[in-house]
Formats: sequence, structure tokens, C-alpha cells
Amino acid sequence: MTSYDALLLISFGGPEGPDDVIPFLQNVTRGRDIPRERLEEVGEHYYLFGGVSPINRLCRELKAAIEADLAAHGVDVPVYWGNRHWTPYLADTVRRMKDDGIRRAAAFVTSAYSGYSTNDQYLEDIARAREEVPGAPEIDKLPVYWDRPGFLDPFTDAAISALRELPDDARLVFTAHSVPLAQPNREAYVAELEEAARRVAAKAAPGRPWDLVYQSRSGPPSQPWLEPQITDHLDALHAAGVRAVAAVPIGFVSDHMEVKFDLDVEAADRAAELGMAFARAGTPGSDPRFAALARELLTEQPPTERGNA
Ligand SMILES: CC1=C(CCC(=O)O)c2cc3nc(cc4[nH]c(cc5[nH]c(cc1n2)c(C)c5CCC(=O)O)c(CCC(=O)O)c4C)C(CCC(=O)O)=C3C
Ligand SMILES: [Fe+2]
Repeated sequence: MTSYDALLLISFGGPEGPDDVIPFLQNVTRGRDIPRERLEEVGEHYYLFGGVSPINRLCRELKAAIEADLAAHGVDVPVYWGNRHWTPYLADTVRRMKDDGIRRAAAFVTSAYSGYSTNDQYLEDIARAREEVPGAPEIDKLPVYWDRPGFLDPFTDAAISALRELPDDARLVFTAHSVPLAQPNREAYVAELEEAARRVAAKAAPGRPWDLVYQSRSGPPSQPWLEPQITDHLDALHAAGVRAVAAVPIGFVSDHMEVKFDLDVEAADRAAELGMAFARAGTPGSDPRFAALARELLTEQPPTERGNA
């Protein structure tokens, strides 16, 4: 069972209509060195989809899948959901948890890796939200889970499906969100991505060449970020004679805007311009194996000392 009395799903958040887009982007980029042109460009990505990011719907679906899995396994804890950058804001959720009498919660974050944006910043979000709420419950972030079957197996299946749509010599290209080279814990982020990609490639297509590349870069051009970008990589692969690519967004857990625009629109368009065949593998989303992973992490987590008081 578990010594926690709630599971808290924490995600990034995204706009749910055209009027949300600018305030959302302001939330994301507050205090960051993001050029104005980049913001306008990213706003257009959202407007192309009616100003609605898929991410909140995906979180609702994941929450429902986790609730179903917990119920099926007799784990009787409520599931809450709060975001870093949009409603439901994390602090509001923490306040509701406090009002409901929750004292100790475990947090399952929609990001699988170590690194600043992917892990440390979520710890800061939790600390800040708790500071805003006097008497807030204790909240332990569950460990990173990039190496767990509940995360990797859905990608393996999805990579196999994507490769089936393509000729036999298709290249497997894993993608993840770029971050500034100067970002704290960038080495751990990259090492985990490489190992996750290696494991999925070994199972989905043993012996086939694969690459790990990046997407969604946003800082000023003068600032070095992880490279290459997928679009540049497609150019390079094309020049080397590759004619088909299966993209696997191993750096993400769901088909949110960074996947729907940066891969399904931007990278797919570049591949079409080059005359290359392109298929994109799905993400774990609300796959039952991914939902079960949240329960596994929750019930494995040893009780912390303060919980025994
Ligand atoms: C590593 C990483 C992940 C993966 C881990 C995780 O999933 O947490 C991720 C996810 C996401 N990033 C997202 C959206 C955005 N990220 C931005 C900006 C940035 N991302 C960064 C990193 C990451 N981001 C960084 C270093 C910046 C620069 C500013 C800063 O240092 O913070 C910007 C600003 C505009 C721009 O793109 O320039 C937007 C709009 C959405 C929502 C999508 C939707 O709406 O469906 C999601 C899931
Ligand atoms: Fe981002």
C-alpha cells in the first residue's frame, strides 16, 4: 500500500482558448531570456490549433487512467492535478488538498528525466506552491522514471508501428526538448535521454542506426542550446542519402503542442520538402502501462521519517 494520502499529478499547463495564449506565454517566459519574435512565432503555433493546447485534455485523460488503475488495485487515494504555468495552478490545487485534509502527498510529474527544466524546476514549483499555502501538505516528488518499462514499453510499441509505415531502410530519430547548454544538470538529462533511446532502439529495431536530436529551441541565437535541431538533422540525413525517418519523441510523455507542432507540422513539412517519408511515433499519453507506473512509484516509495510521527 502507501503511506501517502494523495497522489498529485503535476504538469506544465497550456492555453485552453485564444485569449489564454498570450498570458500563458507570459507565464512561461517570465524572467527568461526569450526573444520577442520567438514568442510571437510560438503564439502562432497555438493559434493554428484554435488557441487550444492538447496538454490539459491529455492530463485529464491521464488522471482518469491513473484513478482507474488505482481503483483496480485497491489503492484508495485521491488524485489531484495542478500545473506549473496554467489553470489549474499548482498552488490552487495544494490549497484544495489542504482544505480536504490531505497531509502527505506524492507528486507524479509529466516529465521523466533529471535536469533543471525536467526535474529541479518542478521541485521549485512544489516548494513555491507550498509557501503560498499555510498548512500545506508535505509533498514528495516521486523519482524520475525514464528507465521504467511503464514509460519505455509504450515508446517501443509506438516506434515499431511508425517503422511499419516506412520502407525497410528508414532511420530511427529520437527527439527531446532542447535546453541551454548552461542549464544545471544538463549532463544528466542528456545521458538519460541517450540511454532511454538506446533501450527503445534495441528492442524496436535491433541493429538499425538511430540518432538523438533536439527540438523546440527557444533562447536567443547567441545562447548555445543542445543540438542538432530535428529540422537541420533531416537536411543532413537527406544529404547522406536517407529517404525515410521515424521520429520518436522520447523526451515527452504526451502528444502536446511541442509534439503536435514541432514534429507533426514543422518537421513533417521539412521532410516533405526534402521528399523524405516521415512517420511520428506516439507517446505514452494515458496508456494503461504508463498509468500503472504512477501507482508503482507511489506504492514503492518508502515512507519518509516525518510520516511516521
Ligand atoms: C525540457 C523541457 C520540456 C520537457 C519536460 C516537460 O515536459 O516538462 C518542456 C516541455 C514543454 N514546454 C512547453 C511549452 C513551452 N516551453 C517554452 C520554453 C522553454 N521550454 C524549455 C524546456 C522544456 N520544455 C526551456 C528551457 C524553455 C525556455 C524558457 C525556460 O527556461 O523556461 C515556451 C516558451 C516559448 C518558446 O517555445 O520559446 C513554451 C510555450 C510545453 C507545453 C506544450 C503545450 O502547450 O502543449 C511543454 C510540455
Ligand atoms: Fe518548453
